[in-house]
Amino acid sequence: MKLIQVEELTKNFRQAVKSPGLAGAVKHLFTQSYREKLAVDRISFSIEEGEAVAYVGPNGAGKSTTIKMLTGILTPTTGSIVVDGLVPYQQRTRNAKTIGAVFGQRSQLWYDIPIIESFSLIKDIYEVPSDVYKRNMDRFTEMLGLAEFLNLPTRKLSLGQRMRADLAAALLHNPKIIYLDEPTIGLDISVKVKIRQFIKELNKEQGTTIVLTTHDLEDIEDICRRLIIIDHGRILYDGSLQAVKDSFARERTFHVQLKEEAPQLAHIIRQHPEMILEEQQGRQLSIRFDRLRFTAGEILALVMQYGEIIDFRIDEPRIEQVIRKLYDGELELNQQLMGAYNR
Ligand SMILES: Nc1ncnc2c1ncn2[C@@H]1O[C@H](COP(=O)(O)OP(=O)(O)OP(=O)(O)O)[C@@H](O)[C@H]1O
Repeated sequence: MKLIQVEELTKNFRQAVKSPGLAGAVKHLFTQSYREKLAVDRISFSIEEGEAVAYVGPNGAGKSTTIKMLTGILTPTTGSIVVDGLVPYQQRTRNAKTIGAVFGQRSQLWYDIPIIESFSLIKDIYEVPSDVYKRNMDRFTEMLGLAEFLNLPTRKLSLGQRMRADLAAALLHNPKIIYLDEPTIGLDISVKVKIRQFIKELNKEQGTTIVLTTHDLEDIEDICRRLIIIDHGRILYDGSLQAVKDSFARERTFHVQLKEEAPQLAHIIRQHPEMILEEQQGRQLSIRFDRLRFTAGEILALVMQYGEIIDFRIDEPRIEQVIRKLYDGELELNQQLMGAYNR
């Protein structure tokens, strides 16, 4: 079932233009001039119930503007949005019961009151039945390690604690969809891992639909199968993360540690037109190859001809490198790649 349906969605902002300096500010008071900024430009996509979708793009691409329209905070200039049968900006209150939202940069919790009391207020606002509230509180407390700070006010929490509390708060009413805008920004790696694990389980076990905006591409690899890339307000790519990896991340690096130095092996790889000896330090070698040209087994067999292997490892390129290239226009995406999700 399609839970989110977006068609030809556009948002045009009117931005005030000021000349620099005091004279410019005074002039602006009397003769204001504006320019149009097309933040989102005729985008269309749909999201099925239970999907986990990463919505990514460089700074200023139009991600937050899209999320704000999906959550009902902003009204589109043109186009349509339907979320679980509702038009978010027209039916904000009903839409709010279907969705949860976490904005990494700011908290929705009350600043001065203990977290547990914020939760209790949210329970009342969303009319969460007591048994559901208790079950969720028990689960979130355990999974997100909330117990140590439930009685502290938001202002006393570290960023990682605040983010965990915000996640729990956004989910107390069991929303069908959760929008996460930079949920791991500024967090140390152990908290990031905990939060990713939590989101993954939420998606898998509860079937909660996830729409994730992030600059941290490890979040994407961990949580999402589908990727929507937006730039200059237009969708560049909508399809599976794996398809992008398969097409653009073909290189593999075989790192091997030998029992003894093997100069002959190094020589053969250097001479080979389709392999690259990326590094050689004594008994350690790194060989780069195209996985469509060679299998890892073939590389292994070659190395074994010239030396005894103590240890080896094969690295894939990080999706981060691929996506940067997509942003920079160095990679071209074709329709075939996008096919799977665009029907
Ligand atoms: N309220 C607003 N008024 C005028 N222009 C805006 C407004 N909000 C966003 N914009 C402009 O719209 C464009 C898209 O902004 P948006 O915040 O959606 O980008 P983003 O992809 O979320 O970027 P980031 O990753 O930096 O958060 C930017 O050029 C931004 O300056």
